Amino acid sequence: MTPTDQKAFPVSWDAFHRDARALAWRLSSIGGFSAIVAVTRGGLVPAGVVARELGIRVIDTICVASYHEENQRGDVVVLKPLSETILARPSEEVLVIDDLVDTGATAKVVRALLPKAHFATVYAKPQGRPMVDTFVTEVSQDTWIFFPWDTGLSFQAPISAHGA
Ligand SMILES: O=P(O)(O)OC[C@H]1O[C@H](OP(=O)(O)OP(=O)(O)O)[C@H](O)[C@@H]1O
Ligand SMILES: Nc1nc2[nH]cnc2c(=O)[nH]1
Ligand SMILES: [Mg+2]
Repeated sequence: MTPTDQKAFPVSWDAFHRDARALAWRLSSIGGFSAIVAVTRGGLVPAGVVARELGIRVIDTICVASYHEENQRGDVVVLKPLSETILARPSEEVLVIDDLVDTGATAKVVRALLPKAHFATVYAKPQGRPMVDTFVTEVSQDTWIFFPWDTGLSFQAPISAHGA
């Protein structure tokens, strides 16, 4: 699905920071993490918040891009692999962070590279939820989450103008 044919779930910077902190609280009760992998690009911001809260200073990226065909999620391609620093440590100690899981396609690719790592997202949709170990808020599959880094203030038509 694309942003335009779904329910909108806009997230402000404040709300995102609060939800990312809530994720950090949940992860802190699990513990045992010594490194974070941020799934770019959406995972970069929550990874920074979680790293600060948990006192983790070893942070790597896995850089992925996904290609869409006719509203379907296509192949997920790894543009930059994990670093040796991450691969050399016990993967149970690695915390993988992304902003959300939708179909689970991105999580599936990353999990295949780090099967024992803990995969955490701020938001989850039902289809991708089984791929995530810890998340904060679930939204319906037909909802599009609008992140603060993708949006700005603009006029909103009243609900009554949308038609029945
Ligand atoms: O569960 P999935 O269906 O794979 O969708 C979730 C992924 O989609 C978004 O990333 P996107 O590929 O749009 O790129 P970005 O992180 O660079 O914005 C989001 O940040 C997740 O990584
Ligand atoms: N911003 C954003 N990116 C996505 N990628 C897959 N699903 C979503 C979503 O709901 N919002
Ligand atoms: Mg992403």
